[in-house]
Amino acid sequence: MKHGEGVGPAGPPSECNIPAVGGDRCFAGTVTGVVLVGGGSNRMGANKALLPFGRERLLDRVVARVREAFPRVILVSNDSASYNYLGLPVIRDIYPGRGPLSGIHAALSAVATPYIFVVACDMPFIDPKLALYLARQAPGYDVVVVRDGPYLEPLFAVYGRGCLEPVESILRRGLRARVVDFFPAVRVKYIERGELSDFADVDKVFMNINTPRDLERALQFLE
Ligand SMILES: Nc1nc2c(ncn2[C@@H]2O[C@H](COP(=O)(O)OP(=O)(O)OP(=O)(O)O)[C@@H](O)[C@H]2O)c(=O)[nH]1
Repeated sequence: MKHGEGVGPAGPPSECNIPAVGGDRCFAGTVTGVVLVGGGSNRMGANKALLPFGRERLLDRVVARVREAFPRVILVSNDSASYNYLGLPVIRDIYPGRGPLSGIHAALSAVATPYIFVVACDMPFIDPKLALYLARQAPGYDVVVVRDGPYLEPLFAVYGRGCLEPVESILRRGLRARVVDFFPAVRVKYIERGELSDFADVDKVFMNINTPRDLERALQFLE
């Protein structure tokens, strides 16, 4: 798929006959689920997306959960051949080698929906209901992100089209930037982590896997 070509129609699907998650599948049609798979997995020493996690691969598990929330899902990676087996659109970074912000930029450039829900491929316990909950807060904001004191969860967050220009302006400057670096330039809705206790175990939900030790620990939480 070429960049800027669009992924799916711009608005909600005209017929909402897809089984509901939390009763708002039509709303979910305004959001494209985006799984970032463009990292180097250097700390893991092997492509972490394709590592076995229980009975499935880590990536397959994350994709299945994002699909429960949003009807359209894409991957962002510079190695489409490794992920074609999923049958999902795989788009490439426009600014390769710049980290997750580059993946967010590529996704915002490619989709036609007003919002994207972005998740890292290394978060095996994400909760589709929580993803939808964040997405529902998006109207009127450019970013919806969970905050825990000074810590943010930018790789389980919602981004609107208004992010594209500020993100692009950072990437054009040529440095590898943190995802949160453009937040001062946009309207950010912070969701306090403490308010999420209605959802599954929040400690588990945001767990991510970087090293073989992280993998070992996460597998202990697998039910
Ligand atoms: N599209 C895209 N995704 C990226 C890029 N860098 C990291 N990611 C993704 O962002 C998420 C978090 O990545 P990290 O764990 O910080 O980085 P990583 O490169 O995968 O791992 P390390 O090499 O160990 O730092 C993962 O889903 C990565 O696949 C990138 O340059 N482009």
